[in-house]
Amino acid sequence: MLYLASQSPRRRQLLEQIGVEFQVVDVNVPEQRALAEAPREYVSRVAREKALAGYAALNDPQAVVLGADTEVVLDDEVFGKPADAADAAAMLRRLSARVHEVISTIWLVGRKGEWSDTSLSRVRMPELDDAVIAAYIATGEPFGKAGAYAIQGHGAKLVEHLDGSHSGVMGLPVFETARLLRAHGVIRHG
Ligand SMILES: Cc1cn([C@H]2C[C@H](O)[C@@H](COP(=O)(O)OP(=O)(O)OP(=O)(O)O)O2)c(=O)[nH]c1=O
Repeated sequence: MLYLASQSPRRRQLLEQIGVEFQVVDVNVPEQRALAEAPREYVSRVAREKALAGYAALNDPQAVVLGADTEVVLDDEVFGKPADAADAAAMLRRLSARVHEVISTIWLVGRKGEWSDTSLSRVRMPELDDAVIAAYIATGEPFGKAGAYAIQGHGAKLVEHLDGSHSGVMGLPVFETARLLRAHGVIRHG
C-alpha cells in the first residue's frame, strides 16, 4: 500500500490526477535549514524525513511512503512559507523582476529501500509593485506556500516564465513521481 506523508491538498490532488491509489499519513517534521546546509540538501533531507516519519508511524512493513518538500531559492537563500503578511510582502519584493529556483524533492521509503528524485524549475517574475503585492496578499493565497505564491492560483499572474515542472512548483513533480513509483514496482507501466 502506498501512503503519502503530507498534509498538502495540492500533493493529494496531483497524485490523484495520475490515478494512483494511496492513503494519507500525517507527519509533523520541523523544517529548519541547518547552518551552511545547501538548499538542495535541505529540501532533500526534509522530504526524506517526512517519508521516514510516515513509515515509522505506520508500523506496517508492507507500507511504501512518499514524502515531498518544495522550497523557493533566491541567491542561495531559502524562502519557505511566510510567517505573516509582512513576511509574504518581503518575499515577493525580493522575487520581483528576478529569476528564482523552485526545488521539489520526493523520497520513497519502504521495506526494500529508499529512493529519491528532484525537480528543479526556474521561474521569472515581472516587476511587482507594492499595490500588486498588497492585492495579491489580500487574496490570502501566499500563506502556506513556499515563496509566498501559488502558481496554480492567482499567483499564475506573477509567473512571467517557467522553465521546468508546473506540478513540481505546485509541490509534487508528477513526471518524476510516476517514474519513481514505476521503477520500484508501486505502479504498473502504462
Ligand atoms: C511555489 C509554490 C509552492 N506551493 C506550496 C507547495 C507546498 O505545499 C508548499 C511548500 O511547503 P512544504 O513544506 O513543501 O509542504 P506543506 O507543508 O504544504 O505540506 P507537507 O509538508 O505536509 O507535505 O508550498 C504551491 O502550492 N504553489 C506554488 O506555486
